[in-house]
Amino acid sequence: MDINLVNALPYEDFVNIFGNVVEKCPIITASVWSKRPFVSLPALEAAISEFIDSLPESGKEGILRCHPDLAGRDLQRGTLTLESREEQARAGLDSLNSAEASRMTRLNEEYKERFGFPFVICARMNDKANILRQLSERCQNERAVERARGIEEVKKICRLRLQGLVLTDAPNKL
Ligand SMILES: NC(=O)NC1=NC(=O)NC1=O
Repeated sequence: MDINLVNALPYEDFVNIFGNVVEKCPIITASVWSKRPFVSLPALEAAISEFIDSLPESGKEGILRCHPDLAGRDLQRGTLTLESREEQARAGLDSLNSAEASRMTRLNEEYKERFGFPFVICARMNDKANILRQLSERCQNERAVERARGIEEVKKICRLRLQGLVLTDAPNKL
């Protein structure tokens, strides 16, 4: 699907296709629709990024809270979104051994306890060993640092999800 097709989409189709490029935050997609036509995919990505950057700290933390834990309850219960399930599986998070799983659970809880939002990382750009290492290291950061870092990761996840929808002939969800 090329950018001209994207620009021609009625609102409902636009949100149906792009509504989860930021996990469980269709409001972002609903908002940037009014910025069309987009000259390119990067321009659509930039509009999403600008919306996120314009949010107050509480809004940014809200976006982070919309993300499922890595190898968490949603993965165990099979209630992850399609995108998250694919991303987490690709990083090997659906095949942790018991020691890795309990370490991930403990560190995720410790992180959430400290910051009030979950640890977010772009799973497709990392493997399980690196994710565990980053989770352990980032637990030591300050809240403001982690809020910014988590939003950076959200933007990476969004970029990869957008590319998967626009650059390839990904079957439309229409
Ligand atoms: N907490 C998270 O980082 N979740 C996720 N990162 C991804 O790349 N996909 C997810 O579901």
